[in-house]
Amino acid sequence: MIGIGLLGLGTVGAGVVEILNKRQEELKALTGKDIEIKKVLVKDINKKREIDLGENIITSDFEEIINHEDISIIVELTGDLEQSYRYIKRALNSGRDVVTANKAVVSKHFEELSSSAAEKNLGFLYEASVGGGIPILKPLQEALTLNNITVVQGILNGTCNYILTKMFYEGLDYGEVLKTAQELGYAEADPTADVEGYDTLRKLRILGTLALQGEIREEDILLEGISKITAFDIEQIKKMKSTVKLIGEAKELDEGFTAVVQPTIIKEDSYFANVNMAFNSVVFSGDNVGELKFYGSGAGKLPTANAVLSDVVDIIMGSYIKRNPLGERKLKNLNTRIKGEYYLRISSPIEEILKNIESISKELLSTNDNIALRTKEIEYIEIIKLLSSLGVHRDKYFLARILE
Ligand SMILES: NC(=O)C1=CN([C@@H]2O[C@H](COP(=O)(O)OP(=O)(O)OC[C@H]3O[C@@H](n4cnc5c(N)ncnc54)[C@H](OP(=O)(O)O)[C@@H]3O)[C@@H](O)[C@H]2O)C=CC1
Ligand SMILES: N[C@@H](CC=O)C(=O)O
Repeated sequence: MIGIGLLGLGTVGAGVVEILNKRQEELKALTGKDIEIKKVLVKDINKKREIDLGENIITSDFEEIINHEDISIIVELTGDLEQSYRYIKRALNSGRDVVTANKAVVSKHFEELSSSAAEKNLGFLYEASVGGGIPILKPLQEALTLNNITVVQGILNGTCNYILTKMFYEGLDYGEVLKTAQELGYAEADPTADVEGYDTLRKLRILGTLALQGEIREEDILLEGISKITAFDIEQIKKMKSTVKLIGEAKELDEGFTAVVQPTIIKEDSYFANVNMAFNSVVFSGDNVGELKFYGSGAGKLPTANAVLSDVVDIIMGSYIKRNPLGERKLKNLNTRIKGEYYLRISSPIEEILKNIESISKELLSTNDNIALRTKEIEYIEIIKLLSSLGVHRDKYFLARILE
């Protein structure tokens, strides 16, 4: 018997219970063991729940879990950052394998938790933390044995992709679609993490660090979110026969790397343009295998729970990479080199701003209620500096890279 301590019984936790219940026989046939949830940690013990787990399973006291003799795997699905870090550390220190879907905690403590697990010869797996239900981290790590990977990019946030799709194809209002994404269980407890791009940034930090085999920290990644996009922007983007996606990309160049998360305007017939709703996709290139594309549900109860349980099965079967998967390359941050053509909309059309912004403009798209333009090829940092020198507050502009 394998005993599981489940931390969190929200969207994903409930999905884990549901799949475990319905696939018990198949799991036993594969692993030769019964997999049993012994205890479940929640924040509010009095909350009414749809799942009935039987007596004495639910607790709000972590000590009951860590002191439970039959629990050998801790599955962390709380979404909390500080507490979950303490829970995971205690789990590893007490000799338990750990599975988590919590990209915030993996991203913040990646090096420490990875080396701690490897030193103790324990599993620390987090497949669901990137790309929801898509198996991406395991194939990526397997590819690394035979390949140098120099670029990884993707649509990594289901909530943002759902919002952008609904705004683009159905003309729906940003706030209204965000609310639906929350109801569908895609968004984080605080959806700011989704729409301001932090969730994508954390996933890129994990993917990029693994792919390039050198540390890419959260603060190494340039970030623009989607929260400021308006119907006006969508209209301008449609006129370009293009669509817009939030894309994260980490790329190696000249002993260094660039890493950026930004709304990206792409032609309607391009690959990422057809990744819609809460679907995600990750693309990476290896020097032997060439380009590989991964596509699937980026968020939601069952797809995410499926990824979590794949990790659990890998731990039981011992079929995961046992060494610390993080490399030791020291790569230089070359983000100042990020350049391209950008779409820029400023919603305060003052004469002074218009005059100064013209120096970077290739094509003026509107000067009415909004200033909208397509820039010349320019370094991203230069645009940000110009906006700051003109006193244009972050709330007042929307900036997106244009890819032809
Ligand atoms: N939802 C999705 O599609 C995806 C989610 N993830 C990640 O999976 C994790 C779980 O997400 P999700 O299920 O959506 O989150 P929910 O907010 O739906 O559920 C969180 C659960 O954790 C419990 N909890 C929260 N904080 C604590 C704490 N400090 N101590 C004990 N229990 C706590 C809550 O208890 P209570 O029920 O009492 O409130 C709740 O049961 C997150 O890290 C998220 O980023 C990853 C990929 C996709
Ligand atoms: N909030 C996240 C959940 C999965 O990681 C998203 O929308 O992608």
